[in-house]
Amino acid sequence: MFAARQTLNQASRRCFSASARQASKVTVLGAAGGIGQPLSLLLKLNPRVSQLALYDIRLAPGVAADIGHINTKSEVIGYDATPSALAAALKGSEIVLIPAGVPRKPGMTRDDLFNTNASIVRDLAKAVADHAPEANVLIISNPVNSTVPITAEIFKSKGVYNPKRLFGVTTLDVVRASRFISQLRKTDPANENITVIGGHSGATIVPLLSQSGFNLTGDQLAEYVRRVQFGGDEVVQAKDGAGSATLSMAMAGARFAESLLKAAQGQKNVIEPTFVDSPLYKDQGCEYFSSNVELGPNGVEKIHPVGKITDYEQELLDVCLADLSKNIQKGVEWVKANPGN
Ligand SMILES: NC(=O)c1ccc[n+]([C@@H]2O[C@H](COP(=O)([O-])OP(=O)(O)OC[C@H]3O[C@@H](n4cnc5c(N)ncnc54)[C@H](O)[C@@H]3O)[C@@H](O)[C@H]2O)c1
Ligand SMILES: O=C(O)C[C@H](O)C(=O)O
Repeated sequence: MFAARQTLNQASRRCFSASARQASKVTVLGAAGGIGQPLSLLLKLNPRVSQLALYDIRLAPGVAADIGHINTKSEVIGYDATPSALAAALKGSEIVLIPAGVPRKPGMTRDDLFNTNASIVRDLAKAVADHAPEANVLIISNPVNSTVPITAEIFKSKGVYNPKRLFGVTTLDVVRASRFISQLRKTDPANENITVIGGHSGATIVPLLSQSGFNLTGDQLAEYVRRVQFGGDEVVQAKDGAGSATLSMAMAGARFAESLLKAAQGQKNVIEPTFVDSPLYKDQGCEYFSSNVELGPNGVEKIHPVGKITDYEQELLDVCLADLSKNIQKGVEWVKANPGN
């Protein structure tokens, strides 16, 4: 009782529904940011979410007050930027989404964000390990190719690493891949499901158009692949210094969270692409790799193999693996050298 009251006092509580249903608590770390706000909004609209915990180093109580007025049943709580409030935001959470960190400006690569975002993700990963060690953890903060290994190393160091529950969110790449092919072929993107494998930056993003029955060739194929690989740059340039993709990313993050909740609640055949601890290319230095993954109540249920690909796609994959292994190694080595407090 005392603990519960203390928790309420520590958090700036915005609670607008008394009826917490059967638990599906979802926590967003970085909830007041460009992604965090629309992501939180979409989660508030999701009837599978019973409690939404919003944490940021600024403004989370305000965002929670605003979103909490939406007339869906879930309870929304905004937390101040204190360690005890962070702990309360995480406690009992089934899904933790992490979009905390800085976005790119024109001329930057995702790897240029490493120096700032690595320590943000490391410190949040420690809090997750301490207070929500059994949650599904969804890493959105870039560079995903390195922030996922950083998170895994922190979990390993704290003895709570569960490779089935750590996910790099690469959903936006398949969202773009289906949208871009539909624009070329004048089809409904809802019916286009393009497999994308690898990682989440530039040449590590490998769309496998051949597996979807499309037969683009020459410049049209090269341009399509380039657009999927550098779709993020399109948004960064258009925003002209004001950040990177936020709204499409919020949709992609909410879709992934929804898939996890569906799988946790017993739905079968829930498949999403995601960057996970994967056996597929470990022998080539890539401990983590994104491919289609079947989700279940325990997180990763089955990692699908890459399947048949063309020679052209194999060349893309070779370039991907060379870059990706370096990005992964960079994260692992950094966290060993910078374990934090
Ligand atoms: N995985 C993807 O597909 C994908 C897509 C788009 C963007 N991103 C990445 O997501 C990240 C966030 O992008 P954004 O546009 O929302 O940025 P933003 O600057 O608008 O928001 C980031 C938020 O994180 C908060 N924050 C910073 N440090 C924190 C900490 N220690 N704890 C809690 N919150 C903290 C900030 O206060 C801010 O509200 C970037 O790294 C970006 O590159 C990834
Ligand atoms: O491009 C970025 O930096 C953000 C994100 O990774 C994206 O793909 O839009």
